[in-house]
Amino acid sequence: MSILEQIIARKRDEVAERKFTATPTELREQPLYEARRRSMAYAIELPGSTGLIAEFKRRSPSKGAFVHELATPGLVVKAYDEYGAAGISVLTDGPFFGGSLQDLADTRALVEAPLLRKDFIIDRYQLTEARAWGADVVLLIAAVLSPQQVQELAAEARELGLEVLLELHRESELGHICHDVTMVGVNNRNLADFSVDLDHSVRLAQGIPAGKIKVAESGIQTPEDVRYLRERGFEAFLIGERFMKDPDPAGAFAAFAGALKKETL
Ligand SMILES: O=P(O)(O)OC[C@@H](O)[C@@H](O)c1c[nH]c2ccccc12
Repeated sequence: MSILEQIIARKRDEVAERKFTATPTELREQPLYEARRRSMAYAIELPGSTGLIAEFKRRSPSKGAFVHELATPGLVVKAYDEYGAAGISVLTDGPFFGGSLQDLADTRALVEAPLLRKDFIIDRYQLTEARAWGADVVLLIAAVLSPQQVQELAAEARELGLEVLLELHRESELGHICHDVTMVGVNNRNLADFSVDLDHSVRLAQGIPAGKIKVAESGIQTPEDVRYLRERGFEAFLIGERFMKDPDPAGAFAAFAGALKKETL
């Protein structure tokens, strides 16, 4: 079984269990369910936006635990917000990434930026959950969903007031793009061997229809990488490891964003 298949198998069990712990009706009674939503698409397109979507993650299947495996969002996400992230991504998967929905809600309480719930969404229940725990955007991964599932989940997300970032890995997934998807991400990380290739984004981006915001995901290490991708049509850049592997993620983000702003002046 590939790592993605393992994650999804586990996720199915987890979702089935969660439905018993909190029914959709109970989720709708959580205070954050009615909170105001922010648009990440809008934040990305604001003139002068860094386009950076900075990620809080404790560990990953490819890299193991980061320095701050035990960190709380408080140590990291305020700097993401303060130094100009257009959005913040919070890993909420527990078994493989060490995250939780509590991390999402904690982040919501600390920052103004739009928040992405980064998880493996396979069921509409998880969309209700995303809203109840403070997300503005959800990730849908084409590799684990049929085009019809993407369409249904994206429509449901929109009805819940959530934006959708659709993640692609391969050209054959371009057909998953649909009306209710506002942002399309290309993952530079090959899921079979975890190798990273920025030009993978560049090649695939050519097939993304105009009108969708193009997001480059994974393996971005330097402000130069961002500039390279920006010149090739990307407006947003999802970056996690670069900051989370640093002993000082907040400082690393501040320096990165500062260097980027200087370049664009
Ligand atoms: O840490 P990186 O290489 O900067 O990558 C961030 C993000 O793209 C990566 O965490 C990611 C992209 N798609 C995902 C899907 C699920 C979990 C994680 C991810």
